[in-house]
Amino acid sequence: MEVAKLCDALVDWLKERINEAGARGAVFGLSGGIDSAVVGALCKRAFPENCLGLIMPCYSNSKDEEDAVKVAEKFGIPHKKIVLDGVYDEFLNILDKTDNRVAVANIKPRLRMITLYYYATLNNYLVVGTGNKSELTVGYFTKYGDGGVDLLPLGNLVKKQVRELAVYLGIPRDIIEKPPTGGLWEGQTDEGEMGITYEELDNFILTGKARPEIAEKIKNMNRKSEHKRNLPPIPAF
Ligand SMILES: Nc1ncnc2c1ncn2[C@@H]1O[C@H](COP(=O)(O)OP(=O)(O)OC[C@H]2O[C@@H]([n+]3cccc(C(=O)O)c3)[C@H](O)[C@@H]2O)[C@@H](O)[C@H]1O
Ligand SMILES: Nc1ncnc2c1ncn2[C@@H]1O[C@H](COP(=O)(O)OP(=O)(O)OP(=O)(O)O)[C@@H](O)[C@H]1O
Repeated sequence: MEVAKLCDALVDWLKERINEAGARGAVFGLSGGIDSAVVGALCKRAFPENCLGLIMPCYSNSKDEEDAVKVAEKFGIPHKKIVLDGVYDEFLNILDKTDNRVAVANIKPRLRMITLYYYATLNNYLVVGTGNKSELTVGYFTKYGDGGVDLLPLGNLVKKQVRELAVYLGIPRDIIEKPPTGGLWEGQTDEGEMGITYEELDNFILTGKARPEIAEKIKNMNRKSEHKRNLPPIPAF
């Protein structure tokens, strides 16, 4: 679909889903990255008065926070900053110590999920997630963390299509061009951790073509993350 039409269709889709839920608007996390900038700009178009971007640093990079504010100000998105460092520390203090980096890092998106649902309930908003088809395909998100949301407007778009939409929406160039990172630990990048590039992943999703070892890797990640895209299994008896 042509990008202007896609943008209008996504804005309509958000309005329809939120209205049919009997809700008044949208709340979302603004990280300073491209995906949440696009979601913020779409939600602002759908619900100009009733949208809320939460900036939730949790030992996050200060440049990302500046970028999140820059997006909120550029698009006139009502926003609020909630610092999660203290609650994250307190939480780690009451848990058994571990050197399992992923177990610890996943606490951050899960604290953000709790915060988003708090403001969703206060305002009668839905939580709008930022996951795209590339991340969803390989399960590159935290279950019930950034995956714990009500709507996924970018869920049928690969990363490359999100970039096209970002250019159309006027997201600042430097935000579009930043290397994607979950920001869960120092030096983390999506491509480094996944071991595949978005270009390879997007091409495989769109055309089914990739070098055999890449295709195998993507299929394997997709199989292993099936549980993240489904509701919990329930016995049939
Ligand atoms: N077959 C199965 N059936 C049902 N449940 C199953 C399961 N296998 C695991 N599980 C459950 O799932 C858990 C593992 O899933 P999860 O807790 O999500 O953990 P996991 O997938 O290991 O970690 C999340 C990954 O997403 C990345 N991430 C997170 C947040 C944002 C971004 C980003 O850049 O946007 C990336 C993060 O860096 C990490 O690589 C297991 O502990 C278990 O409880
Ligand atoms: N510091 C933060 N403040 C607010 N929300 C955040 C923050 N970090 C992550 N999020 C939320 O979690 C989502 C997943 O974030 P993550 O940083 O892991 O990477 P991403 O999928 O590349 O998204 P983005 O391009 O928006 O950064 C973000 O899009 C945002 O909605």
